[in-house]
Amino acid sequence: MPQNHPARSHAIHSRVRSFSRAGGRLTDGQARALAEHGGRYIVSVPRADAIRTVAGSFRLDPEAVFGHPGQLRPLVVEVGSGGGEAILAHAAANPGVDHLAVEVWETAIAKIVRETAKRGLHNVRVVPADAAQLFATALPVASVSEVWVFFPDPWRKPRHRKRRLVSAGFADSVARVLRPGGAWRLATDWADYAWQMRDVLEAVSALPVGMEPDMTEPYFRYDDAGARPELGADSAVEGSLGNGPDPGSPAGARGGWSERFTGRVMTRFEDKGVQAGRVIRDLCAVRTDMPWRPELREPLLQALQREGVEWNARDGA
Ligand SMILES: C[S@@+](CC[C@H](N)C(=O)[O-])C[C@H]1O[C@@H](n2cnc3c(N)ncnc32)[C@H](O)[C@@H]1O
Repeated sequence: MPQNHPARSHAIHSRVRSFSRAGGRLTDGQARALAEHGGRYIVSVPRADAIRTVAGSFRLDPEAVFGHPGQLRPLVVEVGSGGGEAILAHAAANPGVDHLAVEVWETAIAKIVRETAKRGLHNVRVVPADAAQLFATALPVASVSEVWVFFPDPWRKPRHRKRRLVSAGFADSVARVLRPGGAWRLATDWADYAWQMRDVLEAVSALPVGMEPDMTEPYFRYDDAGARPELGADSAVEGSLGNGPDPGSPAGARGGWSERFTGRVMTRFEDKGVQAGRVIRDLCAVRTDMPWRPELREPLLQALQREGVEWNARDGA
């Protein structure tokens, strides 16, 4: 295991926000949806100070939020769900899986609430909060089966890059909340952000909890890059963030992109990227350490079996 992993703090000190707006003008339909259904679908979050902040003392109990205390179910948490296309489609197709949509933008929150109510989904809740804070302190340790970050705001200008959500600090928080065997899935249409994500995923291998970029998918090595131009191989060198040409790991197992996650439907933002001719890149890392296997994983799988939930153990347990 690589040494010198810097100690990082989860404390909420200086706040760098990955979003520029949390408000937004609601349509009459959206306002009505919030008034009628917000109480059922929106998780109430005590604030630290400003809008979308999370009080350091707040603990979100997923089983209570979904109304099945004592019953462990798979839990997908999507960060920045936007209009909710991806999470709503997955929730409809997987009724035994709980889904939390974490969003800051009021209009998007209202859209997800409206659609959840319209489709009668019992397994979706919306958390109106800055995911960076929610993941750092409020979500329980080892509680989440999958974390999704699809098409996060790209913050393209170099002086804004520090506002990108996918960073070393956020990776710490994701590792904290993932169950053993749980997966962190990402996608972006911005080449430069894809390389930043790749670097972050490479670095999480050094975390004490043990995360590995997904080795079960056909990753490609950088020296094989010429063979996979459709995966963005043409930008392999120039996109590598300050690390120079990256030869990949000696085993060829780490780094690179994952296959498109089959549970990820096309969203408005992905479509915009495709229309603009940008390459879509998926990435995935899996929490690989299993110290809790006897205490956590087996009961989890048994509970899932009892529930009759079809959930691939590698993907979701
Ligand atoms: C570019 S949109 C992508 C939406 C969706 N994932 C998709 O693929 O269509 C990014 C979303 O992330 C939300 N967002 C940005 N930073 C966030 C944060 N720290 N916590 C929660 N949501 C955030 C924004 O409000 C926005 O809706």
